[in-house]
Amino acid sequence: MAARMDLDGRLIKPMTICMIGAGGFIGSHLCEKLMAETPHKVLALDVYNDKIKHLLEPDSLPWAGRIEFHRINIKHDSRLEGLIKMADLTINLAAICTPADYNTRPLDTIYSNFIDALPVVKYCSENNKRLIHFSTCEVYGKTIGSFLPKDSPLRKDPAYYVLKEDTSPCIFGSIEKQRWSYACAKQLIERLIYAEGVENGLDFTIVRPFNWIGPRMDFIPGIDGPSEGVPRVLACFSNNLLRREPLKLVDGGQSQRTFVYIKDAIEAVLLMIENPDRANGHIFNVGNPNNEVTVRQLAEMMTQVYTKVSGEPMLQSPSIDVSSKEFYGEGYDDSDKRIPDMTIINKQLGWNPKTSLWDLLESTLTYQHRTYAEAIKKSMAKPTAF
Ligand SMILES: NC(=O)c1ccc[n+]([C@@H]2O[C@H](COP(=O)([O-])OP(=O)(O)OC[C@H]3O[C@@H](n4cnc5c(N)ncnc54)[C@H](O)[C@@H]3O)[C@@H](O)[C@H]2O)c1
Ligand SMILES: O=C(O)[C@H]1O[C@H](OP(=O)(O)OP(=O)(O)OC[C@H]2O[C@@H](n3ccc(=O)[nH]c3=O)[C@H](O)[C@@H]2O)[C@H](O)[C@@H](O)[C@@H]1O
Repeated sequence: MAARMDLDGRLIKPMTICMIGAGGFIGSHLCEKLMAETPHKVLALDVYNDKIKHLLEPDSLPWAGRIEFHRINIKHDSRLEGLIKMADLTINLAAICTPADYNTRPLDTIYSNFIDALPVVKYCSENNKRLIHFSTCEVYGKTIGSFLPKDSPLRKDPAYYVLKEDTSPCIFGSIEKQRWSYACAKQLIERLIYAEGVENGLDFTIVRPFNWIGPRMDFIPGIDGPSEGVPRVLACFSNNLLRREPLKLVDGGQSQRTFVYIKDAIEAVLLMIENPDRANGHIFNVGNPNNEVTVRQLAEMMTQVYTKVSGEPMLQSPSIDVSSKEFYGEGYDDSDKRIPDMTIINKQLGWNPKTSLWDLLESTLTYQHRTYAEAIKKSMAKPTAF
């Protein structure tokens, strides 16, 4: 492997990374990248490893010995501190992060995103270890513009909706709107990490992902996850398309999102890992401001792309409206619009996303079709028990 240089032309020394939540969607892509392109070693911690199995076996893989899986639940495992001490850098990805859980399992959500992250921060701070912590764009909540009258021309002014790490406020709904339990827990852990940096010198970087999507995201209900489970929108819509049922648009599908391809976003994380002097002490938005759509437009685009990659005809009624109460239950609320400001990540790391929404959906839905179409056909052919 050729020697790797950082952005300032210095040689990058191989490091050991303790990655918590390595078996999830983002973790699996990050492990893949680190194994294929860098000399770094990964201590991969998670309760599951299905999404990184292909990296762990067989022993003849070129990176064998550089990735080690530890089946650990960080809620209660005394091995955590030892593993953090063995590493140069800790990356914490572990979290409950599916909106269907925020209002239905708010205690688990708050414990997972705040309480369970506390020892990780503490061990990093006490042992002088660097921490990259995964937060979320949900900490911004709703835009300032969403509170303006519907016909206000200011709604078109970026000052009222672009989300900026160092100036935008965090705007959540009332306490009964338990949707915000996740965002609020993430905000508090961000504040704690920031304070550890200021008061105790913790070297930290906080990442705020804006809807990263791609292969291996979440699960397909009834195939590799619970039949009644509700994953994030990419997997919900993929499931509908695979089963040839209409895509469900929550409250009319008017909310707006910007989607970034997981492989683009992972490049940004690698830059943070390998350029500590440029990343420490910073909070980074990581998203693609050019890929904005309403959820309704996303549904239309996914339907078109899926028709192309699967060769199956389009449904007559590709989508239906459903109320958020029916879909998510009591206490749901939503972010109206999410455009990341890219100034800080551009200046510090020179990073920009590359992949258009159409292209990223094409590769992702090709993967979904290849991975799940047969299994879905088989499961749908089975007679249902009465
Ligand atoms: N995917 C996105 O676009 C996105 C957006 C915003 C924020 N994030 C944040 O990024 C992180 C990773 O997200 P993801 O999309 O990969 O989610 P994911 O659910 O696929 O991955 C999280 C992983 O953490 C593990 N985990 C959870 N609790 C654990 C515990 N107590 N002990 C050990 N392992 C545990 C899970 O088993 C899972 O494999 C999360 O913190 C999430 O809040 C992701
Ligand atoms: O990915 C992110 O950046 C963050 O935002 C996500 O939140 P959200 O974007 O609201 O979650 P999705 O499940 O991806 O839903 C997006 C939108 O689609 C809608 N939706 C979802 C599913 C569905 O079947 N139909 C539908 O209309 C939702 O109501 C929402 O408006 C999750 O909170 C986190 O994974 C993460 O922190």
